[in-house]
Amino acid sequence: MRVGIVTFPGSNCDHDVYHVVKHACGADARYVWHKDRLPEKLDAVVVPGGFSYGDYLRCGALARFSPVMEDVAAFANAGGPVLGICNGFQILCEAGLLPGVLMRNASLKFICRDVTLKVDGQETPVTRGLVGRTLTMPVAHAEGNYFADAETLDRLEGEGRVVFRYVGGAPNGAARDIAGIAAGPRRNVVGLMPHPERAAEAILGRDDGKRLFESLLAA
Ligand SMILES: NC(=O)CC[C@H](N)C(=O)O
Repeated sequence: MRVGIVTFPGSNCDHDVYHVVKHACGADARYVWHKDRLPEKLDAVVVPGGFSYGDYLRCGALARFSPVMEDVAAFANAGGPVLGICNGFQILCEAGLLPGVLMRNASLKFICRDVTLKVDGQETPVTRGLVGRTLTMPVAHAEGNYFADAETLDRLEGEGRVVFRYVGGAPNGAARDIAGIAAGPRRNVVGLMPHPERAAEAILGRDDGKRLFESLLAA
């Protein structure tokens, strides 16, 4: 199992994802610089969190133009599993690989705290065997307020593509308490605002997030 981890100028969770994939899960991980092509024979792609291009003009709005995104789109459209975490979720929305947009938090403040998520909707490559469970992991973002028009939200819900919801209300104002969604021919493109890679080892306090990587790596 070989996972490509895309690094943009300003990514800061790429090393955490690398550590979890390689050392916590024992799979092959490699960084992919945003100006390079995706290597052949990748089994999954992770677009990690951070502050790509300093979050100018809007989180992910510049990163979507990076050369690697053409390959990420082709990989996704061919059914390859793609996981976008936080800034990665924002980038996938800006790139049109996921519907909707992440706006400034309703509080206009950066939020950094643990949240509880319900795994919802239909199974995806990162939620196999997890639907109906609750998982706890941190959020750390200024723009996690998920928005899409009512028709898009209804379609996402109707198709079982709302795959993570905040339990007890969204901390950021997200529509319908949405923390993560899926798209793609096999619901293979998944984005979520919380950080599973920051809750992936019991010795560091919690390993709920590791479940998502285990699912992805078994995909
Ligand atoms: N942790 C992150 O990936 C942060 C995402 C983005 N820079 C924000 O603040 O919303």
